[in-house]
Amino acid sequence: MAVFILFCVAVLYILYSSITSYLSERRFRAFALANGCEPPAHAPAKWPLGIEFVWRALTCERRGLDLLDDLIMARYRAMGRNTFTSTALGATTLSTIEPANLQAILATKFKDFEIGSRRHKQFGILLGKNIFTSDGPFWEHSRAMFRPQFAREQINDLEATEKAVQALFHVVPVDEDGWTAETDLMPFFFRFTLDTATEFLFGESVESQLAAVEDVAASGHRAMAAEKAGGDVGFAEAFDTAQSWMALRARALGFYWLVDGTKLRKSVKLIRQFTDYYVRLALEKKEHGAEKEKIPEKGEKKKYALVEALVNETRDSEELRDQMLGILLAGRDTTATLLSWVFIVLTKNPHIFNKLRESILADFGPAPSPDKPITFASLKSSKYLQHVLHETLRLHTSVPLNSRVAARDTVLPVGGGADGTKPVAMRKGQQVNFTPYILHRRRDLWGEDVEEFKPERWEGRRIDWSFLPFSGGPRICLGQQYALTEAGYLIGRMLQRFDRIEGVGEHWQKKPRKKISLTMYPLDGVKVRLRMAKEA
Ligand code: HEM
Repeated sequence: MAVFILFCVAVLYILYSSITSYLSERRFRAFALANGCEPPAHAPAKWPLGIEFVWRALTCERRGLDLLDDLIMARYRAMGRNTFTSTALGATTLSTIEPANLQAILATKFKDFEIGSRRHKQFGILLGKNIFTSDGPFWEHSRAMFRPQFAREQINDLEATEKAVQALFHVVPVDEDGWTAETDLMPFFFRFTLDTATEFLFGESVESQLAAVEDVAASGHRAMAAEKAGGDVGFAEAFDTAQSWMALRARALGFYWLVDGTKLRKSVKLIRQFTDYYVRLALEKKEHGAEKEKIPEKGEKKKYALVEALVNETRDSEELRDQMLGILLAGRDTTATLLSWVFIVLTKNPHIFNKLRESILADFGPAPSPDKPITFASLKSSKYLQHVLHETLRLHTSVPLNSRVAARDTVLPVGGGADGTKPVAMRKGQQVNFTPYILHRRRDLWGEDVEEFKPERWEGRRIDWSFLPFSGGPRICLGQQYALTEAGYLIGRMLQRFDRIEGVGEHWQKKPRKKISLTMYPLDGVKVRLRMAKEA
């Protein structure tokens, strides 16, 4: 009897599923027809459920292949389309590098798309709930809370940036012959951005640059925060470890929960303890008003700390911590990656290095001076520097891959039908992948010289939806101006100080290999020697 009941339940379930699926399909077809949509081309698959592409993506590094050039770009080329569907682990996913579609996804049909719950689940173990991992009202609240903190006055305060520049110069010394030793600049850039970001967030840098080489003991609040976090360089190391785990969880797609372990949990605990310390301090200051606040000495400026500004908006200590970590994750590696690629292209192209140096000396002089200060505004109007930054972000896009999920049945303007010009219907829950790295290499949008690093192409070019290094629409990168200012400042100061750069090692003769983690960075680092300028 029990078997019979079970059999009936199973039959009823199958019947119910088939009918609802049939009705849903019929409703979706009617929706597509009413909107003039036609299906896009579908990528052929050799293995069932589209396992083949996922497997190739997971193993490409091991096979010495480049995920972007050898897999994703190759697939776009093989399809001969800028929009197509494919099957990934049984789900039909849309891929597009069509500016009109990207504008719809990110801006004009913003409400029809979301980040989706998966990002929250993949990163939540470290980041909890914050601007970067949320959608809907919580994201709106976060964005409104942060917007004023990225205003020009905050970004223009470059005192801490100069301090971090000095620390970098200190740890990359020049020998008697006027040259630095052979140095991989990349780790120095990662520490530079960690130091400036923590100063912006906590009002105090973790000083990872000095701590890494000199075993510098922390003082003041940083010492207390570090003690809570189990050591002085603990935070930087734990943050690096946790971030590598986040990248693995992102790659594991829906199987992110398999990527877990004590090392990750230990790092997360330490990072949270460290951040909690500053959150508590800011909350105490707020509670006790001026009593707890250090009165600035005469002539001393009051230090800005994002966490102190945020306590005016929320007193929820968990939210404050998660939001701060979200900003740190979004802003640190992206900017360090940009700096690394800029120095790769400058090393590979001495004529661009010389031209950029000349323009920097003309705009800012050979050393910092009150006559020609390096500020947010002067960096913005340093034209060739801006062109170099844009061209680097075009060819070496820090965030090369992105995606969204349809929040309801919706329509994208192009990509359907035999010639790819008809609108495309998307189902609620369907994922759309877009790859700014490949968009930035579309010959029809950028010209025959698309693969060449040519800052001059930016002369008079308007920024539109064919250039998306910072994404676009209401969720455009909140730290865009902050990042360009920090990166521009360091590049300006480096080129004031050094008048020649030389690559070290064999790999400079070949195309730079890349590592795709949460960001895309040069796999072989930036191994160079730099010559100190006579006038510096
Ligand atoms: C070269 C440096 C940077 C690049 C290329 C970059 C790129 C991006 C991109 C592509 C997104 C969109 C992500 C998505 O659509 O899911 C984003 C979002 C974001 N970025 Fe940046 N970013 C950079 C630096 C920074 C910095 C320095 C900060 C903060 C200090 C920052 C804070 C954020 C935040 C908070 C978001 C989430 C915005 C939201 O969802 O409303 N970014 N960034």
